[in-house]
Amino acid sequence: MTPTNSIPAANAVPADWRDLIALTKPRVMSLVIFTGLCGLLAAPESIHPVLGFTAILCIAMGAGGAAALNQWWEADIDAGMKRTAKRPLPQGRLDRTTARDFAGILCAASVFLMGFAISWLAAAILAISIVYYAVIYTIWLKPRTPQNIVIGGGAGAFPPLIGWIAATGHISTMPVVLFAIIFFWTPPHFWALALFVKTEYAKVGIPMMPVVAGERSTRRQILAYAVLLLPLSALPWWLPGKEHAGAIYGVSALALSTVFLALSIRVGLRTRSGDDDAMKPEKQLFAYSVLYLFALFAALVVDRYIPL
Ligand code: HEM
Ligand SMILES: CC(C)=CCC/C(C)=C/CC/C(C)=C/COP(=O)(O)OP(=O)(O)O
Repeated sequence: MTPTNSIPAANAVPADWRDLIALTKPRVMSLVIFTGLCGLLAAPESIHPVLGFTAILCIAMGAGGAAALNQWWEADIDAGMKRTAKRPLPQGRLDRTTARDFAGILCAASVFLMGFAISWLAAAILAISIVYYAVIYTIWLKPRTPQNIVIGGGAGAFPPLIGWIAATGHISTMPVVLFAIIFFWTPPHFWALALFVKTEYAKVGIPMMPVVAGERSTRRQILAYAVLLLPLSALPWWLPGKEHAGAIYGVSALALSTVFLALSIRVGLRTRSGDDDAMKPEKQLFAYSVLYLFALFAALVVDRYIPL
């Protein structure tokens, strides 16, 4: 799939800053940035506030730039789905070259600023996440396999690792566990949504799990990931040494993950599909998945500053 001309020409409309912001998927990226910030704040070593702010700015620029590259590449696919058709490129409100250049500048600036101001290890992992999302997921996996978001989910799991490395300068067990939590959270997060927009993905030929394997199999897989997520989310509570998270985190993780599992059981064992009203449990699981990750990472930071 390559960018095509099946969308209106932008007629050299001057770039509106609101459209450039929309290109970075700000709502989705708010959680990406938040998990990066929590990785930075939960680390056992502190970073100067100016450097901390710079590191988070770099994650925001890199994630936003990667999202803009995703929209530049997929403008024709986005034009074919109700959920995405109003984005600036499918609507022709922004020209392709401006979008591509804006995305390229954001990505390159984020990596170089991270490298020069913070650490080249953090910069390298930021560069890997950008390539992972914009190239490996968007161009390679998404149009080819229903495992696209299982493998591609790795891209969204890097920000806490980057935040942690920015603060400590090295990789250790806790940030790898945080990576794993987001990695196993992604399939239920996305497939809950994919279940209620299945026909849209089918229409544009994207092989999302419910389209290829069917609803029943997708529901069972959501359940399997939610079961794994429960002990995994509590793992930081059992980590030894200075990376150990306390009871505030542990109890929050168990409570949040139990609700996640309960909602997943409801979705996992359902047989109904069809009209919009029938998909309420799937919509609830999707909405809760977002709240879940915000709350889990917030608990990690609260726990770090109020250890019990
Ligand atoms: C490959 C992995 C992922 C896929 C395919 C995916 C897919 C999606 C899709 C399609 C939406 C609907 C957004 C829209 O309509 O614009 C969404 C919403 C959202 N995603 Fe994900 N997501 C993934 C990973 C993540 C990660 C890692 C995070 C954050 C850590 C995240 C945070 C969010 C948030 C906060 C929303 C709600 C946005 C809103 O309220 O409009 N997602 N996701
Ligand atoms: C630091 C860094 C680069 C982080 C990247 C974070 C990341 C991978 C987020 C993925 C979230 C996301 C917008 C998925 C949307 O899938 P989609 O693009 O298939 O959704 P769409 O159909 O809405 O375009």
